[in-house]
Amino acid sequence: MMLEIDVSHRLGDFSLDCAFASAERVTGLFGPSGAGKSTLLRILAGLITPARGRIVLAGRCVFDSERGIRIPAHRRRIGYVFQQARLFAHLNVRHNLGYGAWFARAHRRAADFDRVVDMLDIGPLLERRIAGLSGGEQQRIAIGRALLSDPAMLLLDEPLASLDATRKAEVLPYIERLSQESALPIVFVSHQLDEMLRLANRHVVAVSEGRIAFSGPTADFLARPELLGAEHARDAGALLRAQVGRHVPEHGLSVLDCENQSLFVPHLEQDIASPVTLHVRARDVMLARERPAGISALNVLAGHVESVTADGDYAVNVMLAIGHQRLEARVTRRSAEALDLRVGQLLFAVVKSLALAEQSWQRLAGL
Ligand SMILES: Nc1ncnc2c1ncn2[C@@H]1O[C@H](COP(=O)(O)OP(=O)(O)OP(=O)(O)O)[C@@H](O)[C@H]1O
Repeated sequence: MMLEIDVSHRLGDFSLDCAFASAERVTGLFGPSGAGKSTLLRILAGLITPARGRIVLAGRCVFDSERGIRIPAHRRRIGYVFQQARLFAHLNVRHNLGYGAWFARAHRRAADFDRVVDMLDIGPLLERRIAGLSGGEQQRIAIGRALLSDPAMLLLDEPLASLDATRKAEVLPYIERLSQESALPIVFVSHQLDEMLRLANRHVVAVSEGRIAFSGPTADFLARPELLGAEHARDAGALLRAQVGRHVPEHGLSVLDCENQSLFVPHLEQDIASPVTLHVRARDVMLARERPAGISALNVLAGHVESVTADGDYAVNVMLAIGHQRLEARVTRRSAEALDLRVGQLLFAVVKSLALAEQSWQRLAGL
């Protein structure tokens, strides 16, 4: 396990009672403001000692109240990035980064410095003063500093929350690169669904009022609107994993291979065979009993009905098995009756290309 936690703690009127385990390298902590996400991170980092419990980080037990194990924060080798960069304003970038490396005295290596500087593209900023940097640049330096402290685990507490949309788009690819290229276990906190799907696309833990409402595969999490909160409930649906099959530049399209079926999407930069993960909202999927012909939508996926669940008075959620993956459609009860749905039945799911594009899916590509 990368991460195992079972803790109880009380802070004033707020009580935290959380247990979950994640075997994935990147774990997302999702939940509304005040749910207890930051408190959980502080407990992981050793900044708060819980009243009871047990914590295992990257295979190492750092806290066990029954066995009297209590590894202090500075010996947990945690890299922590906060909402605000919290850099030393009187030092330049190089010295701010050096502070992280100094902290890791025994492990300091020039090669690490060059690798981190290169990965975060901060070479041109090294001699600049902190005050003159944009929020996005500062956050990249904060991430670099955390990495250079030679951490065994990286905790990212809403690292994009204080940035405007432009800055966010500037920093996100670096965090994405970090989550893909480094071998470091990462816990990423956010209350934004798009960030969560992009960075923690395998394991999500949903926190609600100091409790764990869900811990498991991101695809399962995304199928449960009640976990997504009012702001994101309409985005409930599926994550489909596909590969870039070919590009069709004359039409501005790329063709993806998903379970031996084709999906057409606006042109992607990725090379042939690159993995791509798509977020398909259940409300953007239509169902047909026969393969539709003569329609403008390009994307039709054949699948078998796995389950049919009533959702309120007028809607029905239909889960289709598409090869080894699942795609959910949310249709009206009237349509479901007209389709005479039965488990095991072959259906055709129509996903409008434009519906995919609307989901800012260049950003989702390459997950
Ligand atoms: N030292 C403290 N004393 C009393 N209550 C506290 C203390 N620290 C945090 N809390 C309360 O604990 C709850 C959880 O706070 P926490 O910061 O962990 O939430 P969060 O999910 O990280 O929220 P956000 O997304 O806004 O950062 C809040 O109700 C907060 O007011």
